[in-house]
Amino acid sequence: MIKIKYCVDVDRSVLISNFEKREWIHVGPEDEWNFYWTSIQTCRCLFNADKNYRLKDNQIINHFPNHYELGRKDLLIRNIRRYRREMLKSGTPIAKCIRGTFLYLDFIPTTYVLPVDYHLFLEEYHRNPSTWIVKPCGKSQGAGIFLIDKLSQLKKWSKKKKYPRNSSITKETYIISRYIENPLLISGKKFDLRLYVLVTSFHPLKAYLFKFGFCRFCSVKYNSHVTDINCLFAHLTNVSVQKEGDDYNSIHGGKWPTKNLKLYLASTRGEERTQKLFDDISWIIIHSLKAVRSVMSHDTHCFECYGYDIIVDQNLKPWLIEVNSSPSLTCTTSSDQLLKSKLIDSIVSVVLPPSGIPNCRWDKNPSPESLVNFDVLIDELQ
Ligand SMILES: Nc1ncnc2c1ncn2[C@@H]1O[C@H](COP(=O)(O)OP(=O)(O)OP(=O)(O)O)[C@@H](O)[C@H]1O
Repeated sequence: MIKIKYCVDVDRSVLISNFEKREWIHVGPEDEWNFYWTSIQTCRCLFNADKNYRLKDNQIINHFPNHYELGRKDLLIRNIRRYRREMLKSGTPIAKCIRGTFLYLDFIPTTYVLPVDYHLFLEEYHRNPSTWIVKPCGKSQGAGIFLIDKLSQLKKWSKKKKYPRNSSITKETYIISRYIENPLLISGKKFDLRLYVLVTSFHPLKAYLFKFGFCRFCSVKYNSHVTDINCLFAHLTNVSVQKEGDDYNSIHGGKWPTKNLKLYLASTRGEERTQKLFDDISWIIIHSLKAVRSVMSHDTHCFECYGYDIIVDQNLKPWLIEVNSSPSLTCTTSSDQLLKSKLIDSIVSVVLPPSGIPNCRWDKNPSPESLVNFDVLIDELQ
């Protein structure tokens, strides 16, 4: 039996224990690997045009070369804006738009890229001030994020400079999004949903939703802090932020499986509304993927597991907050360990052909058994 040679350079434990269980052989990046689970930085180097590196048929890798079209905050916004324009032009009913608001494609909070869109943001701010959240595009885990409710807090960008629209990402590139002020609260606390989506191909689009996501709760009640925009423990659900707070619970890590959320919602809002919420979430994910499809690589060596962050508001409307191309595989609790181990195992089962050996020429039609932990979001060939 041929043994798969794997290479890995991120969050190792949950990955390595899975690969070892499969009796795969660990090799270095310079060796003849079949399966590479890499960081986005290494992936960027590997697919760098100057390197002229060609993958063989029996090599597969866990990122698409231009994963950032979905995973970078400013590009996600630009791709969704372009997708809406294209849909509107094509006259499809899902692009229905009334007084500038899309009825069905309004799933991302109004967002501008700073500094280039500063003046567009100003116009919107004067129409409807409210609270906004500012996030650096080049950082993650809540780093550098702050909330504003006055223009004076944005002094840095107010100088009348001209910025080229196509300037690339710098340390100074931010996005500013309308803050969702009415999140659904459970026991008075804000939470968001972390869901995992496996994409095995963008052409045709094949995407699967992992059945076991979770909610990440703030440790401080939202109600009393809603006016205190500086209390990040009430506003940002990132575990990396919450961990620093006095009220963080390291046993459950402020996490709840989505199964608990479904049960809670079914008992408080009814089965039908709960089902609609989860259908709407699937719909958002499918359209976010369709929004980037035209710019995504056709490379059949690639698959990708995206971490979707969704906030649900009090009307049970889901909002897409962010898509992570490299969702954390670090385990903060024992249930985390179980969930992430199951995630990796399920992904590997789907991306390997029945022969068990990576093959980029395989038609990527996984068996029903290998899809047991996923819901099919879209498979354009089926
Ligand atoms: N528009 C919004 N309205 C309300 N809350 C928001 C909004 N955008 C972000 N948040 C909160 O801020 C948190 C951090 O935002 P986001 O996930 O975009 O940043 P990040 O630093 O890139 O995090 P990650 O580590 O997940 O990549 C979210 O988990 C959410 O709780």
